[in-house]
Amino acid sequence: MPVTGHGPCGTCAPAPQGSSKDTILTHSDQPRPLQSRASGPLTGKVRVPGDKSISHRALILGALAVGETRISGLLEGEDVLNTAKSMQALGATVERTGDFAWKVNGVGVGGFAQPKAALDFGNSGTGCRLVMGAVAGCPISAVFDGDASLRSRPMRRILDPLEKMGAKVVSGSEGGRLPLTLQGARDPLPITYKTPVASAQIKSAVLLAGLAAPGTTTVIESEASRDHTELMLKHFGADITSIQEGQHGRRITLAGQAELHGANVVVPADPSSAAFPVVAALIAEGSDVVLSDVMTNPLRTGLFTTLREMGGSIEESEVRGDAGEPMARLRVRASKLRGVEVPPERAPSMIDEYLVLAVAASFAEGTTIMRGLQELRVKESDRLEATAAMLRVNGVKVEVSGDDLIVEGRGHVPGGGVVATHMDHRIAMSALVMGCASDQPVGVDDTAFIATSFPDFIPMMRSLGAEFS
Ligand SMILES: O=C(O)C1=C[C@@H](OP(=O)(O)O)[C@@H](O)[C@H](O)C1
Ligand SMILES: C=C(OP(=O)(O)O)C(=O)O
Repeated sequence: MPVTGHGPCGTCAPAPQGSSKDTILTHSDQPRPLQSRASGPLTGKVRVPGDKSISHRALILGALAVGETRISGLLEGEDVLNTAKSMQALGATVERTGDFAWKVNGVGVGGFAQPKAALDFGNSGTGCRLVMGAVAGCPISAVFDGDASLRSRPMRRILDPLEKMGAKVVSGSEGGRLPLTLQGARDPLPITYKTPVASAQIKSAVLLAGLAAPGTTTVIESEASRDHTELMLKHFGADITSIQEGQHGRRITLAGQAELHGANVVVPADPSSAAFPVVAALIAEGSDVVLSDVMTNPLRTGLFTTLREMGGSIEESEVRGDAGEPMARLRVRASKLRGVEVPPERAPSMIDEYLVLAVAASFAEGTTIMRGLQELRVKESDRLEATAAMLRVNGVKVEVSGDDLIVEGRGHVPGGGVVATHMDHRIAMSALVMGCASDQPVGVDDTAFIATSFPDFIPMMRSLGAEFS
């Protein structure tokens, strides 16, 4: 079976430019609103879908490898399906062989073919930016595009290092925004690049371009970001090392003109998706929920560390690992939470989890201060403002101070608001989690974007006892 699946490519409403704040941006014909109300305890055992970061990388490295890659547990969400389609458009053979089981036959490093049509990454920053890196090392040009949310996100941070490596932006919108045409380098140059912000997407784009360059490509980060690309490159046979740099940073060195060999990848459950049932279980009195195979890579578990500091009961067992990625079973029990201060250096390890942490903080007693959140402003939406708005409309006292988010927890949340999701899956899921324990129901204006990262979120939460209607 070739790459199939619903996906934003064909189903997106035309991307509105400069959309008004009052317009609901959705990729379905009609927005799909939903309401969440307190249901009593959540109980049961679930496995959330495969990790999104690892799923993208498995498809991309599979496409750049020689031979066959078998992936099990792939996240079949729209973001990842768009990456699968782009790998196929670039010449790899990508097939779904069963539930969450995929097979990729790659073209080899530097071997991508000129795609016949624009590559549409829908809502996905990761897919778009990593594939830009992979294309930059090939002598082809490709048009990169996405939905209104992705079109508003900064791409200069990726294009700057790729241009230093010899790639060129042939045509594009102002400020390096999508849509743009990237011409890859015939003879890519290895570089040493210090990332301006802690971003695994920037780091990965440079490393993927560096695969095709002669000599050594080095990336220096002053704050370590998730290291899935490094771990998976090693698993596919690349010569790559990562050493500590300064107090929190890393220096990653990759030997270029690498030959990657197809490999088997088992995708663990996504901790960023697990975050939603975890927080729901902590705040809904009497809950007791078990999540299996959750990835526990320390560069992804800042949320669990923080929730434990707040008094959350999250027990880890059955710890094991695959291809360098550890995973564990988590048992989460409802807990009385207290406010804490989250240090800025923890941000890269929980960058996608602040929205749902803000929900937990709203149910805590006391103030939670989350510092250093500037990167939240350039995600699927401005998550700093959108998170504050989600809390405010539900009666929680919250302040955005510079790049910090300050939540005044009062042990309960009034609720009663309708949350604007701004084409952002994590806002929709966070708001629905809030409603699992708030005094009055919480509504969201559109749940369509949940399908980008967690297609079964609604039925899975219902299976635990959540009342969504
Ligand atoms: O590399 C990745 O898989 C990701 C990196 C992060 O983005 P940044 O690199 O912009 O921090 C994160 O927010 C995103 O959801 C996934
Ligand atoms: C930021 C996210 O993803 P991306 O950057 O891939 O759109 C996310 O999933 O929260």
